[in-house]
Amino acid sequence: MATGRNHRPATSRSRGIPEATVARLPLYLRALTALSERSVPTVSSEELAAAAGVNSAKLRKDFSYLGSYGTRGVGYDVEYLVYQISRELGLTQDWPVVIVGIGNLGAALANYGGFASRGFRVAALIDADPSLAGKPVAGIAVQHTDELETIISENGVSIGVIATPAGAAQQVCDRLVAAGITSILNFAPTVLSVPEGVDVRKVDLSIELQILAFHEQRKAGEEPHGEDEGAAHPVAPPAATVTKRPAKRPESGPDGDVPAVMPA
Ligand SMILES: NC(=O)c1ccc[n+]([C@@H]2O[C@H](COP(=O)([O-])OP(=O)(O)OC[C@H]3O[C@@H](n4cnc5c(N)ncnc54)[C@H](O)[C@@H]3O)[C@@H](O)[C@H]2O)c1
Repeated sequence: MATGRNHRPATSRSRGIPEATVARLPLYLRALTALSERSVPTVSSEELAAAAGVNSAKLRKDFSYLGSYGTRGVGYDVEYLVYQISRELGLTQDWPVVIVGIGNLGAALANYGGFASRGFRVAALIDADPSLAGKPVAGIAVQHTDELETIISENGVSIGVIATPAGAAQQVCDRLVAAGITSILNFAPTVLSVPEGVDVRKVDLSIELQILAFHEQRKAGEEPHGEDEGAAHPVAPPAATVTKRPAKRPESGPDGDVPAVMPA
């Protein structure tokens, strides 16, 4: 991760919040939302840290970037923290999203209710297969790729999801970017090149499985290891990877200490 290379934390563009903190905010939000649904009014940093799978000192440090310090003996106000984190993540506004490639994965994503409940409205579904055009998926008619640019400008879309085969992904990415998309969630198993100012996050479940396979192999084959080694992997490995921003940049590989970004 950039932290190692620069010897200072990579920070998000707004208000200097470290990227690693930004990547943990969705974990806190998921835990807080569950508390809110149970009408729990306050939560201690220890309880919330345990629910989010994060170290409590790290949580307190993360919340200090939001200007949230909690009340001694009482803890954090759940509803207010939900609001603060949602606002910080930009979830208090509507984000129209397009999904390109409506096959098995694209259709499953379109049907995923968790997007809408978090402020991500699926504005359009796009596919190159003419036989899919007009067919409803999750109640939305699939549109042909010929209309991609028009769809994006008419819906004010800034986030594109790529669920095409790997071979088509770069070309789809280039069209999305040319049409004004500045954030891409890429599910295709390929490295995308994007210009400066465009953020790409990559989700690859097979990489997660390979990491689990590595740990399974270690657990099965090795002698018991000491505390240091055990502590080297205290948190689940990343489900998504972050892209840094060189001038014309390829995607980065898995980013060691960035946790999952898409709460399930
Ligand atoms: N990241 C993950 O964890 C993960 C998991 C499953 C699948 N995948 C990847 O997701 C992608 C989709 O998988 P799938 O099983 O849904 O495949 P699929 O073959 O069922 O669907 C792909 C769809 O993309 C469309 N398509 C092809 N070229 C296109 C283009 N240029 N523009 C727009 N649409 C185009 C096809 O018509 C098809 O409908 C693959 O790259 C696959 O490897 C990733």
